[in-house]
Amino acid sequence: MGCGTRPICPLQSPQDVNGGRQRGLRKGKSNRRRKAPLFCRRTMVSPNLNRALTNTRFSDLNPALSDPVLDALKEGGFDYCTPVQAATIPLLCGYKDVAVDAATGSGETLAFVVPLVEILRRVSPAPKPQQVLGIIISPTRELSSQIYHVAKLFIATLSNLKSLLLVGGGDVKADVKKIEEDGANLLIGTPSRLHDIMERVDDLDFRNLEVLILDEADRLLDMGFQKQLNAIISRLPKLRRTGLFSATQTEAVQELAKAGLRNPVRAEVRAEMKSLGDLGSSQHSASSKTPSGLHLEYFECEADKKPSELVDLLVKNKSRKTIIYFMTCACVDYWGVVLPQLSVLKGLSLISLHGKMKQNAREKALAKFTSLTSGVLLCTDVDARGLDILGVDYIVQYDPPQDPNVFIHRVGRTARLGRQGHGIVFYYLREEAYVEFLRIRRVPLEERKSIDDAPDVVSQVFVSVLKKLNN
Ligand SMILES: Nc1ncnc2c1ncn2[C@@H]1O[C@H](COP(=O)(O)OP(=O)(O)OP(=O)(O)O)[C@@H](O)[C@H]1O
Repeated sequence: MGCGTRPICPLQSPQDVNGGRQRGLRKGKSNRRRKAPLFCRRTMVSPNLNRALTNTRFSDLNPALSDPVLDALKEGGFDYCTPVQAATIPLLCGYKDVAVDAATGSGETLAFVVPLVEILRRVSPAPKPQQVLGIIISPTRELSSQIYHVAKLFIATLSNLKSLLLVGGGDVKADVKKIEEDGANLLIGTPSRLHDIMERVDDLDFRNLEVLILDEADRLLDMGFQKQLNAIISRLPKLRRTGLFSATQTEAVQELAKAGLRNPVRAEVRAEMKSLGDLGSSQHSASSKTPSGLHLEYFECEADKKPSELVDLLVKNKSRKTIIYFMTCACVDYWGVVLPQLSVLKGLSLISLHGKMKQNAREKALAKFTSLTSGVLLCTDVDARGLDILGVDYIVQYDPPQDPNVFIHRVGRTARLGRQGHGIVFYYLREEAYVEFLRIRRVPLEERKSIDDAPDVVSQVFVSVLKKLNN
């Protein structure tokens, strides 16, 4: 990528966590119980969580953050920076482009929202309604919406600045009308809708754009948005700051960094890897692609036993908040019909989510799952990346993904920011190479020895499918 790598600040030690002051607790008005936004969880800081934080307070950063941004951080319950925040915020605020490679759940959203807002605070005079000063691009509607909700707290510190969420699923003409009537200075959205809007609204003026953020850059490229990204970037001034965030580095991401960033500083943040006895020494690496609080297992299973093993797993983990990943939307629909009919799963909340559902059904499903303390989300990779869902503690990959990067993003929905979490991937006999492949990619897995004899539910599954077909 042709850029220097920035050393990342040391993590806060457990002594710091438990000693004297209890760090990170909200004081004064920020102790008020706030209505939790859809995707964002605010909790008291636990020692576990604290291990994911550095000793650097937001108020210690150099260049210094403005008082309103510091107040907003306090209000949100954020006192100490995560490593990626401590590394990235000063760089962006100090007029550097950054290419960030960080483990999932490490706090990347604030790592770009805070400097972006800080930079926009410095803009004077106030922008005209159609002058776009900042753009945040992310691959999915859900992720853009989540970023928009997180950013709101900070955008509120900017008077006279309009922000707009631009994602598919709604009427594009309504977005156009909104821009024409109210203006839009900060755009947060998916590449297709952003590009569409840029084509439709001639009056939007990008000449003074200050910051471009590309979040989940690898996913943006995997999903085939290269063309839209190129078209968007070609409309933007070269003298801007760009932040590129990606939990996995691919050649395509590096190409994008070359094309879109100017002399970027590269910030890499990795979790320390747990030592696993059975890891071959050649694969043993000092850092892992996955969070350190994540316990990952693989489970070798014959094809005809897989449904029974899945049901058994769900029965045994009824009190957990679980996400199950399937290969296709049709698989989600199938299991979304079958599982609720099994008597052993009675009382368990089972929610389906995939990309072929209507937008409002997607939003409802996600909001419902977010609000639960235990339950199961059946989904495809529409939810593999970026989403910060309240309290997920178990990730089941019923269908393993081909791409190890997808694996990393899926399991990243749990064990976020120093918390604990579990993941299991099912695979068929003679697929051991898959596990080896993941280990080489710095994903540590342990074998789960055959769970006792799972009761056979296959016949019940057939009955429930037939029942459904006959209705
Ligand atoms: N400095 C902080 N102090 C306390 N909590 C934080 C801090 N920064 C982020 N968090 C919380 O950590 C969680 C993960 O943050 P975020 O969603 O930004 O991670 P991410 O790196 O973008 O993850 P992914 O790679 O999966 O997209 C969120 O619930 C967020 O509110």
